[in-house]
Amino acid sequence: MSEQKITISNGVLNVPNNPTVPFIEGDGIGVDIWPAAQKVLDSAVEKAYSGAKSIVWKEVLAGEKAFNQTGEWMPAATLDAFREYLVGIKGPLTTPVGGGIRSLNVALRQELDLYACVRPVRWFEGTPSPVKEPGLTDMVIFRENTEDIYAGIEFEKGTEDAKKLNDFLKSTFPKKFEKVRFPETAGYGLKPVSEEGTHRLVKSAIDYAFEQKRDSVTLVHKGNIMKYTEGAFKTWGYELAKNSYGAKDYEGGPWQIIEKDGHQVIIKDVIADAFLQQILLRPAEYSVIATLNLNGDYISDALAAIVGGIGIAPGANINYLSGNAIFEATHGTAPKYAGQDKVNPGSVILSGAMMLEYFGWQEAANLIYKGLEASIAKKRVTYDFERLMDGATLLKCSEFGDEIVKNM
Ligand SMILES: NC(=O)C1=CN([C@@H]2O[C@H](COP(=O)(O)OP(=O)(O)OC[C@H]3O[C@@H](n4cnc5c(N)ncnc54)[C@H](OP(=O)(O)O)[C@@H]3O)[C@@H](O)[C@H]2O)C=CC1
Ligand SMILES: O=C(O)CCC(=O)C(=O)O
Ligand SMILES: [Mg+2]
Repeated sequence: MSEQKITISNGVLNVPNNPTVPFIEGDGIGVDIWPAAQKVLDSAVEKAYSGAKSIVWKEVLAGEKAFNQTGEWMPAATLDAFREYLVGIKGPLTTPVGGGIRSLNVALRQELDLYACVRPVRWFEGTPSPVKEPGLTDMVIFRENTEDIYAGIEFEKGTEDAKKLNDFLKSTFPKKFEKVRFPETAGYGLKPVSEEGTHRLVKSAIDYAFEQKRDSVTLVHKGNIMKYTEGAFKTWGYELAKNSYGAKDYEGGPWQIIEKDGHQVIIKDVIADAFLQQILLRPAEYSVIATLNLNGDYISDALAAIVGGIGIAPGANINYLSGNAIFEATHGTAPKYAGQDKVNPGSVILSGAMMLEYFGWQEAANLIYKGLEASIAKKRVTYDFERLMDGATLLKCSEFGDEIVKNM
């Protein structure tokens, strides 16, 4: 049988019945969670469509496995495959702290211009939580995925480049240079945030809110301090709402309201530190979140903790224009657990369910949600949930995957 590829035409994804889908196994716990996830995804598709549809998996290399086999961390063939097959999925990849290679995860997002990092945060009944009413937390984060401090424009203390930057600041912006407390020993990072980058991200959040009949989009920023990056993000977000969606002032502004096809979406904003306390105190007031790259990173893990932790926090990196998408868990490689068949495969499984929804294979995705909910209800779970639940049965990573399949 010849290979079937996902394509896009006029903004609509065409998914054949047997699409080839590239996957990266991932470093660390990738060896544990990926096989469990693949089994769950294949079982859900088989059960939903009785063999009429299936995924043809194509392994592509990145990270330690790639380096060991090819001497490269991110072989060009891997990027080519994600371009060619349009949609893929990946396990986590290691990024050293303080030196060494830059993040391969970030590189993939930037190379393929996957500008929206979409991370839904919902509570599955019975999941252990540190808050009294976890069901009130139901948010979808749209994190800008290509700009901000993640652009990686950094200058290491004491290097020629850092000295050049110091000289440039001193001669061109002397007043600003005076604010550098210890210039000789300062490292620097640049934070590019653009109008186009903000518009496309906020647009995807607003469009999602209308598609999913959600009632608000909140712009989360630290614009009081970083006026021309985070503050501009807020301003450009509101401008987009007005200029592209005909938003009107809500209760005198600055909040906006958009009315379309009988549905209303409020566009509002909140400063990031206040938001981090409000997600604990008043979570029901937030639905779709549009934010910058670094805020989105922090917010993802903080929100995940409320509904069960990063063992069950899925995500997608999407370019809504090209159709390119790579689905991946919010968590990392959790190296201390690597190869122990121990951790929760829930995040990558739910990322896979998001991928099936992206294909339009909702029936298969629903089977995964059903299987997961039933496994949690039966208290047959991995260590992260078991340690917080009374009377639960401890399952291995692979056993939890099998349990989901059994309960579909
Ligand atoms: N997209 C990606 O590929 C990402 C990669 N990374 C990279 O991963 C590496 C490790 O990062 P680190 O900061 O330790 O963060 P991790 O997300 O890898 O792990 C932090 C902690 O989260 C919990 N955890 C993570 N995954 C699971 C799971 N599947 N099931 C249950 N619990 C889980 C564990 O908590 P506990 O100890 O309480 O059991 C773990 O110790 C770094 O190199 C980092 O750069 C990080 C984030 C995303
Ligand atoms: O790339 C990394 O190592 C970290 C990425 C990350 O934390 C995230 O995407 O949430
Ligand atoms: Mg993160």
